[in-house]
Parts: sequence; structure tokens; C-alpha cells
Amino acid sequence: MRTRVKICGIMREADLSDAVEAGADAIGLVFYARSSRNIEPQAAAALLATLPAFVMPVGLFLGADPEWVREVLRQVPLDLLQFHGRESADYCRSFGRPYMKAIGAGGVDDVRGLAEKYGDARALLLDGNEHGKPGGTGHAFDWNHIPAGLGRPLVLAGGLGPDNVCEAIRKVRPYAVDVSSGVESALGIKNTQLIQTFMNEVRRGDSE
Ligand SMILES: O=C(O)c1ccccc1NCC(=O)[C@H](O)[C@H](O)COP(=O)(O)O
Repeated sequence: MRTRVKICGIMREADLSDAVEAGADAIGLVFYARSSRNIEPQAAAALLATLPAFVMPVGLFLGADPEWVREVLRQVPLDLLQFHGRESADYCRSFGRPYMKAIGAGGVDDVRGLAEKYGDARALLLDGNEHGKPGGTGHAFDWNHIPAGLGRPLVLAGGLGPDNVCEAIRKVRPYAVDVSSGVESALGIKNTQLIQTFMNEVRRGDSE
């Protein structure tokens, strides 16, 4: 089965177009004010108006007030919610939408224990949390210590890029990979060539 790809932190129409053209399966929109990749709902809705079929829009939240999540959902047609903080399973499922739960890997979080809490998550996103930063850091964690049999599709994230995603796929064989910094030429600005090379390297990882 081919590795699916989410390209996260999309803020511009040109970047959305590059991700779609390169074959991304999902694009991530960050609704977290403390992130440099944060996008306002109105801008996100305008972006998604240009999104063709068969590319999944994912909305990322971190410790958000539930009313904020509901407000974003009123304005933005998201297919999947991604919760990147310490949100409870009840909180995650309270919006009545499919969700993905991010878990800090690299030894900080009890991955297996946390995975068991989110039994109805559509996927678990294992991310590095460098120096307590929850995500979007561009730093990878040690892929050698990912527990087997987590019971949910595994999305590998954190510090992936054209230079290491093939190795990551060969080592971990994740359901999907997720990338943001590794395909940027500057914070929040995606790079067409990096996106295309990243996707080529994902395909190479699948073929080996
Ligand atoms: O992208 C952000 O700015 C961000 C900020 C705070 C929490 C999560 C964030 N992104 C979540 C993602 O899904 C990223 O794609 C993932 O952490 C990988 O990021 P990167 O290491 O930059 O590829």
C-alpha cells in the first residue's frame, strides 16, 4: 500500500496548488494563533474554494476552546480534525467529525498508553516535540523506538523532508507521512521543488 502524504501549514493558494499538483493526499491548515503558520477561517475558506476533489482538507487545533473549533467548522469545510495538544478523547469526539490525534514521540509521551485512549481516532500522528514545542519544529525524533501494534493508522511527522523521508518510510512503513518545515524555503512559504522532490522520495520509499 502506498504511503499517503499530508502537507501541513498551507497558507497560500500557490502552495495549495503545488501540493495538489505533486499528488498530496491531504493538506493541513493551522488554526492555532501561536503558530507562524496560523490561518484565519475566512482565508482558509477562500483557499479551500480552490481545492479540487479527492484532496482532504485537515484542520489543526491545539488546546482550542471548543467554541473556536465549532466557529471554524461553521466557516471552513474540513474533512478531518487534527488535535495536537493534550485534548481528551471525549473532547476530540465531541465535534462529531473524524479526527486524528497527535502524540509526542521521542520518549516524552507514553505513546502506547496514549494510543489506547484514542481508540476512535482515524489515525495517530507521531510527532517530535523538540524542547516542548508541540509541532512544526522541523526536528525528527528517533524512529527506532516506535511501539508496534498501536491499533490505529500511524502518521509519521516531525523533521521529515526530501533528504530523509525515503529512509523513514523504509524503516517505519507508516500509513502516512506529514511534512511542513521540510518543504519550505522560508517559514510558512512552501517551495515547489522541495514539495515535488519530497513526493518523489515518498514514492521511492514505497518502491524499495
Ligand atoms: O505547523 C505548525 O506551525 C505547528 C505549530 C504547533 C503545533 C503543530 C504544528 N504543526 C503540526 C503538524 O502537523 C506539522 O506538519 C508537524 O508537526 C510536522 O512539522 P515539521 O517538523 O515542520 O515537518
